[in-house]
Amino acid sequence: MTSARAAVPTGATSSAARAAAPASCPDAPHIWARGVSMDFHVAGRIHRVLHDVDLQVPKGGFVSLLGPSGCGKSTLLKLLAGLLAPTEGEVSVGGMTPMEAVRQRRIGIIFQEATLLPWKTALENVEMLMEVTDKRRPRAEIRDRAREMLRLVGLEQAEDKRPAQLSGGMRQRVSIARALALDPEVLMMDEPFGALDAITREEMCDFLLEIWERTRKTIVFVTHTIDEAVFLSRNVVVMGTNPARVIENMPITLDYPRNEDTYAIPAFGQTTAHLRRILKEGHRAGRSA
Ligand SMILES: Nc1ncnc2c1ncn2[C@@H]1O[C@H](COP(=O)(O)OP(=O)(O)OP(=O)(O)O)[C@@H](O)[C@H]1O
Repeated sequence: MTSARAAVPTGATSSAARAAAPASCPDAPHIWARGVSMDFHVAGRIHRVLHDVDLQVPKGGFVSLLGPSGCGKSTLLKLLAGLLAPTEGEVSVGGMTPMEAVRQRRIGIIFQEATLLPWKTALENVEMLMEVTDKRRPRAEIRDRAREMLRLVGLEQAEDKRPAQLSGGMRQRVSIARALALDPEVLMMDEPFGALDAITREEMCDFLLEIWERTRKTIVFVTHTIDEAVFLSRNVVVMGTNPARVIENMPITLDYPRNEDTYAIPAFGQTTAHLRRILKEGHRAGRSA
């Protein structure tokens, strides 16, 4: 198994390649980060969390950021989603800054916890962002759109249920419906299935691939679970620690649609074994840095 750096248009690039301006090229990646570093100030000291990260995600791509706990995956996702500004480097989403992309509702963000309002029903939770972001939109249109999104995530029977009456997987489906209701171009997902049991997690992965195949959103997905990253993604970007950087970008060549048989394909096992090795090497290098 070889590194994807030379073979695919996503992932780490050399500093020479950085001279080209992706935004001006017709085949520009949908999302890119160039030379991104991030420092946090902790107790009067500078803590460098990300160092010189380059990343490219094509339109309609599914890229997972894979790395050990605490390596900086969420920080990178927050930079791509406009929730943080980098200390150094640049980020672009659809040819604009992430903050502008958020303002134009091009980015939907899904966190590990579904963050639903407990006193609202599933339907009202899905309506919520539409109501807040477009106050002039007719009420009936918002309701129709929310119902359509609940149908898309298979929860049309649960529209009157409150979050406490839903399982963890169902709550996450509601939060995905809420994000999709605004029809963003990009979904940024930060360990969205991390709090779920193993079987529900696999079901949610099947479900997410169905949604992706139907909607063709560009998805950036954070996980520290190798199987999950391989099962879902077109590309897995492996991050090393201390400070976090991209150590490999691997195209996953398994055919879509993927389903439970995918886990039994020899190439699936070979790919996960390769990624496990790289992660361990990156972890060892980070410890001795
Ligand atoms: N706002 C902040 N201020 C200071 N340090 C921070 C801040 N946010 C993150 N960090 C630090 O940055 C490092 C990376 O954190 P991050 O949450 O990005 O890692 P992660 O790979 O997503 O971890 P996990 O998989 O456990 O969620 C950690 O050491 C964390 O303590």
